Amino acid sequence: MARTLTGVGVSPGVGHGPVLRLHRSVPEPPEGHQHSGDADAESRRALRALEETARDLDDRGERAGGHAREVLTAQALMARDPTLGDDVRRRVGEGASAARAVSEAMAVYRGMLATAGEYMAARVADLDDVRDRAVARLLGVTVPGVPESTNPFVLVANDLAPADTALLDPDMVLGFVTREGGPTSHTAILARALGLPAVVACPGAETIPDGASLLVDGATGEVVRDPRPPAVARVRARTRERDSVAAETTGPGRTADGHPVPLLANIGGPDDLPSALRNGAEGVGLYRTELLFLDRADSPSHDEQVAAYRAVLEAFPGGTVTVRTLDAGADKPLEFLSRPQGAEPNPALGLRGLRMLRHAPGTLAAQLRALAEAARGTEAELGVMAPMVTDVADTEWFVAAAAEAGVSHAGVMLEVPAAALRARHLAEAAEFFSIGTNDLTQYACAADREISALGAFQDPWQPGVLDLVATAARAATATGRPCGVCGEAAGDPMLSCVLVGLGVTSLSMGAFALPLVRAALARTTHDQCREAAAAALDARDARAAKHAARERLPGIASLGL
Ligand SMILES: C=C(OP(=O)(O)O)C(=O)O
Ligand SMILES: [Mg+2]
Repeated sequence: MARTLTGVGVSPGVGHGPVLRLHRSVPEPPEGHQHSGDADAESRRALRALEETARDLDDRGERAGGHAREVLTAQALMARDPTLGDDVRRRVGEGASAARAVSEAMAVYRGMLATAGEYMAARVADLDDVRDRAVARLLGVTVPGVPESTNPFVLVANDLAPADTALLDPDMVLGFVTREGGPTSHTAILARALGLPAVVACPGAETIPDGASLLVDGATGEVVRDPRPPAVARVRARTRERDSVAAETTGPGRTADGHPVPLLANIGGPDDLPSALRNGAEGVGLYRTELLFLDRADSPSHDEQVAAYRAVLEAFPGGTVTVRTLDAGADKPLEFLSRPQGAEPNPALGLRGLRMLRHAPGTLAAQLRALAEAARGTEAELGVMAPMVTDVADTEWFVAAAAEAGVSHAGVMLEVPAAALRARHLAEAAEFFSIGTNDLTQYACAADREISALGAFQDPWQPGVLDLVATAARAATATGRPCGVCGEAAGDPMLSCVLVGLGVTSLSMGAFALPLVRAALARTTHDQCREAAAAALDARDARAAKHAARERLPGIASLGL
């Protein structure tokens, strides 16, 4: 009998076929596993396995290219980390076998990552994969990976490492489902890049056996086990219809009655431009610049920064490009930013975003100067915005720093509830706002973005979050400031209509989400958006808010959503 599981759809499209599970069957070397006596030889063996693992990851990166190469190179760096190497040597010196030493040293590293905030915690799967690959080499068992098959299949896994995702053959893999993972994990990002239907954070995925027939809808997050043929046909028809309707809607974002809503792309660097342009982005609403700074010992040079920013500005002549200054912190640590001593027990509430930059004003000034130079001579309008702004003092400080560096168009992200509530005062200094619904939801509901057990609270449909968006948008309207949304909420077609109804003036999202949002707006009048927004605000919980909005957005139904 058909059974439906629900996860988070992170890459749209439908896949249907037999399941092949990814088995990570590398045995853990038992506690107390000792080597036979030659510690030097055993250390060399351990370090050789780590180096071979790193080389294999480098090779995979070369073959996969693009963003996958960056991810796999970062994994190779983990395997080559000198601190890890020293720890392994020490453990072997105390008698542990090479396999046991690697496993134990990785466990220490893992513990540090898991508690070091959202960005680093999301790298735990990457690290586990490095450990399994190295330990498998040392034990002489098969290195884990995607199973070989001559027939197309739906891949089901607890979690997928980037090394696996990067090399998935889109002709063989019909889609994938994972028990763990989130929309911001590398795996989700790579799935979108490969165009594979994908659902992550799907409780129950661990119960799906090899060989089961599975239907995966990467847009709705629905996973149906043993679906009957009419159900498969229905979902396929719905997807075809949705894709063709979305493809028919082109041009700048606007509601059915012509109210303009610029549709912008969220990017991490110039590599994301082809997809943004292909999907009709009118500009960039969020350029996450920290990707340029991650995994390196020094800040990128002035020239390197100018080149990365200019490439993006030149892609949008006449459009706007909003660049977020470095969003670093304990969750995304940068080696060259000095940090006060002592770990932060709650990094999401710590020294991150603008707070970190206020401790490193030179880094911010250098970035702003590079941005000012990058914009010179291009036809795009550059805007800069600061992450994690809390109050008027933060806002004034940032806007002054931007002006000093020669950037006149400066705004702030609204992702701290206090800032959203006081937007009318922040508007005295900020020229524009961009609501980061990912963090705003995390902080409004006091629910860490990375803890999947808190999923129900991490929902931007929570009326408490919608209240904050409404307050901020009202303040922006009253003070004549544009107010966009650049969190994941902007890419949800139904919620995008609600956001417009709340007074949001532009929407910025992962490029893959642009066609459906464009189509949803084009089928909805501005009044319907307002009615849906009012109904959602009136609802008592997230589920009711969604239901109430859907009832007032008939155009969405024609998209099969
Ligand atoms: C867009 C946002 O920023 P990030 O996801 O990079 O924290 C947000 O918080 O909504
Ligand atoms: Mg944020």
